[in-house]
Amino acid sequence: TAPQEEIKALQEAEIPSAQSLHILDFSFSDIDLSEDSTTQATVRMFLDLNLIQDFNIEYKSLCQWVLSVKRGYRSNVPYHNWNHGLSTAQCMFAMLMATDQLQCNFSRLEVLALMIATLNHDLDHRGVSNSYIKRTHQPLAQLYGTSSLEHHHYDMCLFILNNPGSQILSGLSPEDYRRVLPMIEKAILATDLAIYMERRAEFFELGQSGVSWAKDSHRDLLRSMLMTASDICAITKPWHIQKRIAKLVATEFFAEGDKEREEFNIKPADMMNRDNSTRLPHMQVNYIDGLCHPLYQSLSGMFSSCSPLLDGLMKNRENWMLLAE
Ligand SMILES: COc1ncc(-n2nc(C)c3cc(C(=O)NS(C)(=O)=O)ccc32)cc1Cl
Ligand SMILES: [Zn+2]
Repeated sequence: TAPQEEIKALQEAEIPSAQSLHILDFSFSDIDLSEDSTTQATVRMFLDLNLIQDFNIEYKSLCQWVLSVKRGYRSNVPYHNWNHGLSTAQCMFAMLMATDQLQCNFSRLEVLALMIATLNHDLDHRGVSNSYIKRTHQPLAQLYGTSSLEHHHYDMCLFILNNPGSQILSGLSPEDYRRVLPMIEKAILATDLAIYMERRAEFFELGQSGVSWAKDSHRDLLRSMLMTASDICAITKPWHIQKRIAKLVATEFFAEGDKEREEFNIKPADMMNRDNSTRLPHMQVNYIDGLCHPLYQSLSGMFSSCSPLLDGLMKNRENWMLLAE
């Protein structure tokens, strides 16, 4: 947990407005924010979504919880660190605030679950993927099997929520408390891209055939897809932000590939093979076309306020194509 003076400092800080922190913008990047501003931005999101009032969250507990989540990420990991957790939560915040179309489909409890899940979804990430964990028979693989990493992220999320002093759910009714944890778990597990690939066809079909967000199963699917859209939103950012992050992602992936080759004499996957680094533009275009575009196109079709994400994605595709020549 965070030291008392750090908690006190955040608790007594005057939290800047959403406008001044630019957290309503899809182009948001926390790279120029100080560490204190990142925790203040997180508090601002909970304030502006009215979650503190709606769920009787004790302000001191919220501050301690935010600081504990930040400490739960590993700072020696190039991409899957606190900045990624915050950016993922900020993208969800921006989508929820961009239009009533989205928030009015969700209960307050679902909004709370999405904000907790996005912020916590990669807690204690070691910078390596599920496949590496499985192939190298790490304890996490024995423990959880599929989506092993995501189960671990959820466990860490639960651990912090149960920690005295950061129990932000202590003000929920027993009924709400029982319902919100499975929603948080499913949302975090949904960030396993393998799960996303399995479920996305059903979601795209919904978008075509007309959907009723009144159905729990439809909303569950929408929450999962919004988790992925937030998780990979870096691919939609303004070119220079996106390019810098692509290098961080590649740094992490190539390091994993190096480990697979050195320790296990395994030929790494293309994106993890440092020998392919000159093919980064091609690999980005493949990723955009294969994984990202269908999702942002479907989301923008359902919620026009999400179209800046699709626009940003297509501009980056164009720029990568120019470099791929
Ligand atoms: C700038 O933001 C990002 N940049 C890159 C990725 N990213 N994540 C994954 C997984 C991934 C896989 C490939 C790949 O495997 N490409 S391939 C060999 O051609 O299929 C390529 C880029 C990837 C994600 C983000 Cl959010
Ligand atoms: Zn993530």
